[in-house]
Amino acid sequence: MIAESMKGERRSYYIRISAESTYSTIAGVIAARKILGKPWGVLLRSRLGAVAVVKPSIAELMEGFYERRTQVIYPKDSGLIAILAGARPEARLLEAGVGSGFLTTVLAMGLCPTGRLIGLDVKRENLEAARRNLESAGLLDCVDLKLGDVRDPAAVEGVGPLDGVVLDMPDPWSALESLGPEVKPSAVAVAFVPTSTQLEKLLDHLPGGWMLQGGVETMARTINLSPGAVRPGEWLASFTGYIVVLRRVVQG
Ligand SMILES: C[S@@+](CC[C@H](N)C(=O)[O-])C[C@H]1O[C@@H](n2cnc3c(N)ncnc32)[C@H](O)[C@@H]1O
Repeated sequence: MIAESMKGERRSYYIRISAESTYSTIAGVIAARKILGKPWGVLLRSRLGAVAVVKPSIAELMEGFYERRTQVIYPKDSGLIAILAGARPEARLLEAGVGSGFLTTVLAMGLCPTGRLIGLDVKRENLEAARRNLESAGLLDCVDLKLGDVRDPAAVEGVGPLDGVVLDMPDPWSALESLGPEVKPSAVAVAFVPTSTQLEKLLDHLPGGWMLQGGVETMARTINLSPGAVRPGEWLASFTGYIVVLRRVVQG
């Protein structure tokens, strides 16, 4: 629900509706019985403003309803990673580790229905949570979730030829050697690392057949949209991690 108070303040609420409940919002209290049976998008007047009942977007599903078993990648980073990795309907990508499936979701949005994502993780329980999350978003069909260590050549043998790889794991440099033969020349590897120590290790341990292309970090800030007082908002997501782009290269 999106509530708007008479003062023009807005806030989103993520709710699973149950028949007898009431929900407190900045626009007053809304009873479930006023919502049930109404179509998505209905705007309801309340005592202190109005409430719109909207279907959650994929970003809102992740924010409000996904299970979190691990640190996750947020839309400010995952959207960019998906573009950099080339997540489009004709691509075949590999992702390690899948974790809670937040980044997997955004990659699948670009790949489905005709592309393919092979998602690897060493922890079965993380893969299971990711599977439930992807299923709730309707994005499981183009994703193969596999238990395995991406550093083990036997675990990745035959997954290629890959158009790109995405690495969100503690030691991405260790995955590049085993993945090399499965990745098409010129294809991209995108690594996300939250610390400078990991970034330096990635630079120091780059195996042959890979070339560093560049790195970027992202920041996102809300905008205060109050009438007469439009200005930068108080909420700022500053540093979350470094995004590093590498290319698969072959000797000429
Ligand atoms: C930070 S979490 C990934 C979060 C995920 N990107 C998301 O947005 O939900 C890191 C994951 O990497 C997995 N992992 C660690 N080492 C791995 C390896 N060698 N091969 C595959 N997965 C690995 C961990 O089990 C963990 O689930």
